[in-house]
Amino acid sequence: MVTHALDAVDLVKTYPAGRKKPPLRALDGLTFSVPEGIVLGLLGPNGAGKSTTVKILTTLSRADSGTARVAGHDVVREQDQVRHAIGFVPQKSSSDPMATGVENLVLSGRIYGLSRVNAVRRATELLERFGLTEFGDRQVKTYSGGMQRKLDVALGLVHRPQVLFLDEPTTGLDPEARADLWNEVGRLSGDEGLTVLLTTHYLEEADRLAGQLAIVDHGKIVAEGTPEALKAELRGDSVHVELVDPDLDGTVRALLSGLAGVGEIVVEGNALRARVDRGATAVPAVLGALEDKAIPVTAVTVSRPSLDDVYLQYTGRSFRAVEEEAA
Ligand SMILES: Nc1ncnc2c1ncn2[C@@H]1O[C@H](COP(=O)(O)OP(=O)(O)OP(=O)(O)O)[C@@H](O)[C@H]1O
Repeated sequence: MVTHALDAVDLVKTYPAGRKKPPLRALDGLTFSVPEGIVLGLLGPNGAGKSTTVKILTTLSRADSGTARVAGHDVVREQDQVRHAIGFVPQKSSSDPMATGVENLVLSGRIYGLSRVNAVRRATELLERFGLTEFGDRQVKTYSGGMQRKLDVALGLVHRPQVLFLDEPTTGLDPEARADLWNEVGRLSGDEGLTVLLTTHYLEEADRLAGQLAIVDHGKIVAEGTPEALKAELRGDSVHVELVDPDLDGTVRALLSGLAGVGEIVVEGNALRARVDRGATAVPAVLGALEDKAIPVTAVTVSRPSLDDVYLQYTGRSFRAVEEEAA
């Protein structure tokens, strides 16, 4: 039998939306489960309900209805057990910038009830684990963004939790530091068997890290599976057309939607994306139609469906477009 490290069943959470307005339904019957040792990527645009879900699972907030278990413990009735079983790395760093890496880790260990000797031992172990040993005695304010993030993750692991929550862990990191952290998270679940719940806005991050993916939209899980399985479920290809003149997007949309085998079309600035039955036959047809109307294009490319196409399929909206709207 598969043991689930996380189980959320029919979670509903509403927030007051102001006078005379109906309450805002942040979670609307959210259900998912995660087997032990897996990285679950909770992917969704701003306001989808990711942070609310994390708050409920980490006992920081209570659902209006529904149930959730973390490491086998009920998040309402067994809060203390849940808190000991989890590590939580919030979006905003919880380390003290004026203290050194070692001091931060030792303090955290002491808060979790470790003796001074054990807290120092654990701090040394974690600094080594994250390649921070030589920086352990430096104040955290002197760390790079990537080093601070690694220390944050180390702080979440001091008490050897079974489940680690990472709330948008790589936001604001440069590509190199992001790739470095991805490797660390991969090792945590792969070599050390930790279950990780990761929330992210980044499709690439979800694709790269998540063994299992849950796409959240309007407080519900709209699709669940491995990134590969979700992409494989979509038949056909994705054709991308980059226009020279963004004002012609309406004309191009009408033109393409008249072609056989061309499905949903999404416009993002001067780029159009269409799902097609077969890329090999659609590209010449698309280029021919554009040439007939003398519409200049910068590029036409064809690719296998991406997670953005998966998102579009299940929500009717492009993930990137939704993100831009919210920005
Ligand atoms: N304390 C609160 N009071 C009122 N509304 C809230 C509160 N917290 C969240 N919301 C609303 O609930 C919805 C879900 O928010 P939530 O923060 O869970 O989304 P999210 O997917 O984590 O978004 P983000 O990626 O921006 O963090 C949003 O519409 C948000 O405005």
